[in-house]
Amino acid sequence: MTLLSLTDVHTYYGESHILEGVSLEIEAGEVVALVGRNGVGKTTTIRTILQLTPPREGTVRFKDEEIAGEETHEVARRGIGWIPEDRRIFTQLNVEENLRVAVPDRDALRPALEMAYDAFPILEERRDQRAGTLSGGQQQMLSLARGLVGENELLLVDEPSEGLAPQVVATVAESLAEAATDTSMLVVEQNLPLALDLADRFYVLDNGLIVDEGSTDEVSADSERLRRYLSA
Ligand SMILES: Nc1ncnc2c1ncn2[C@@H]1O[C@H](COP(=O)(O)OP(=O)(O)OP(=O)(O)O)[C@@H](O)[C@H]1O
Repeated sequence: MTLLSLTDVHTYYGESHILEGVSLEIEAGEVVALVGRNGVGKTTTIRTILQLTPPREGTVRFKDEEIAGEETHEVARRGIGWIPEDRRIFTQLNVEENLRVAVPDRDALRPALEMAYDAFPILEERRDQRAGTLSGGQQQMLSLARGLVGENELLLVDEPSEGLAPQVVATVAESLAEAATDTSMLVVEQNLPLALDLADRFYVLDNGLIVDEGSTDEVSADSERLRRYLSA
């Protein structure tokens, strides 16, 4: 079953034409990587799906229903979760309060917390600590944990490894791989080995257009096929 499909999507910021006819699909159960150099429109693609920046043309369908033009909270209620690049944790709340916000169903809270703390034991150690005082890596773990406990059918994950120490990147990659066993994902990621390892398929975005796509089995992280689109 096709979970998400974008067809000929055009998105603008004011007069700037950013997505110039993007089409892509995610099947249920799939992890799809969206790669491409800085500024080509990867985050804009995620914002377009969430209707934070609605497309001016084209269709965005989730489980065969048109969602273009919906309010973002309605899109979220359909089961589309977001792990944003800039983390957006509640800095004044403690770790556990941040997780609680993501799980409105009280019966689901206990197992959700167990799952989050199992994936990231450091968060359990710091459950009462104000999130704004965590290290960058710990904040990213909290942001990921919050996305993962949200019981979404599709997770949009923006640059999960950005700015993290290699050791933290490994933990993050592991928890994403674990989550991928029961959640479909669209992952924007500059770290090509991580992206290819995690994903079943990839799309390459360049200047607002999909210029290549395929199975991740077909390419390696150092393949010329991908590198030429990624170097500046
Ligand atoms: N709110 C905005 N208003 C105007 N232009 C924007 C806005 N946000 C992004 N842009 C521009 O849109 C283009 C695409 O940005 P986008 O963030 O989608 O790229 P990206 O591929 O995710 O790159 P990066 O890896 O740098 O985040 C860039 O030229 C950027 O400067």
